[in-house]
Amino acid sequence: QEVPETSITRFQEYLRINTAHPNPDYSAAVSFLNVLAKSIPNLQTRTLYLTTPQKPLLLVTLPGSNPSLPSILFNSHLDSVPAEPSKWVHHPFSAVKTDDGKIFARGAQDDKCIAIQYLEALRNIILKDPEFKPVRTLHICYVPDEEIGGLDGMAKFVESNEFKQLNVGFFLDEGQASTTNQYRVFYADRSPWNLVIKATGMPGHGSRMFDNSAMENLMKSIEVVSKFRENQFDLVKAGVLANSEVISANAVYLKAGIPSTNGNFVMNMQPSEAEAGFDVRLPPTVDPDLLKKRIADEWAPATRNLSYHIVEKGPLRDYKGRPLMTATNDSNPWWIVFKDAVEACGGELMKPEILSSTTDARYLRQLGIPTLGFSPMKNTPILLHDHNEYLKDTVFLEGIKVYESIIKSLTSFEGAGPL
Ligand SMILES: CSCC[C@H](NC=O)C(=O)O
Ligand SMILES: [Zn+2]
Ligand SMILES: [Zn+2]
Repeated sequence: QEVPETSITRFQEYLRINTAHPNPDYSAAVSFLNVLAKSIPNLQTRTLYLTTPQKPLLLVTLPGSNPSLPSILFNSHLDSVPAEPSKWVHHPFSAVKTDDGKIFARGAQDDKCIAIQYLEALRNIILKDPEFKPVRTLHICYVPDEEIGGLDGMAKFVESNEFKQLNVGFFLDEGQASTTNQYRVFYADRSPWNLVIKATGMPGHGSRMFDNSAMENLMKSIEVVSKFRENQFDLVKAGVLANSEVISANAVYLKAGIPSTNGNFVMNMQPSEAEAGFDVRLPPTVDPDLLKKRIADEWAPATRNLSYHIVEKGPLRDYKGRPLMTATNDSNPWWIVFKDAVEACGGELMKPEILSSTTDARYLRQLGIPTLGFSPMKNTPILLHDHNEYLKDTVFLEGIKVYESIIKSLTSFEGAGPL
């Protein structure tokens, strides 16, 4: 395989590999990244298969001169969310670059930009100084399945012997675009719960009025959840808390009714069962037991013939029982090194935030490893998971410079991490 000519064409080429769910072409992505990494002197690569042959994980390594020091690990997930081509102005896997420099593709922001930027930064550093040898070892992992929860990806990887041997001291994962001139940085994610509330009740003729139908019970439950949601959202609207600092509870499906032909429903029967699904997100600062109690007592009380089921999608606390948050103050020397490195190349950082959604970072924070979420995109609309996702060439190129600075600083830092 030939390596395309410029950073931009390499980015476009990677974007053209369709790694969108439900059928991500992971092997094409890994083979492309492998060739790219191998085209840079001194980089070593390994492909791991932690589950099936369809779900490879690529590990790229630049060995440091002091292998006894904990290493640095950068992450980029290989997969993307689906895209509906008919809703896009340019095909989502064409990676078209328009005259004003916008590169359109699913994954342009989330998170194929960082996948290439890591390697381009290393290419620039090593080509400028062929003798460049970091003190600490730097690894990059390219993992499958982040968008669907990471169970066959990062969750498996952190459990593996290969991971333990890396002795990771600091982890850098994806962040989100910033609409201002300052980059955003994230010290925590919200944790997702899938909540299913089921109602049972009295069946009967569609014409009858009676108490305690399944539909009535479910709708009362939805009213209570909606009220809670409104109160949380009011805090956001009033500017008291950020979106990512409140508990969100959004209804994502409703399932009820007695099926008839052609996807229609029987109209003159009140069903005896009804169900609703909610995407719930918890900031690390909230007590999950309090929310569980609220769900049991108020959202789905058994006295109203309601039952519920919570699936916790990942950990809420680290191995010591602490909330999954990385310190962004003097107690965490990695934070200082990171921040200084961004500022040294002229970048500015916003106040560190909690991420509204959820990334693979939670699996590293669970192990107590200092972890930041960062994607160097500024003056850029937030288009992850949206139609017409794009990134400007100039923003992409500036991000490479930022990583050059970060890589040099992190890999030459010889101090100890937080205890
Ligand atoms: C249930 S874990 C899913 C992770 C996913 N990540 C990106 O969007 C998210 O929904 O936030
Ligand atoms: Zn992502
Ligand atoms: Zn995503």
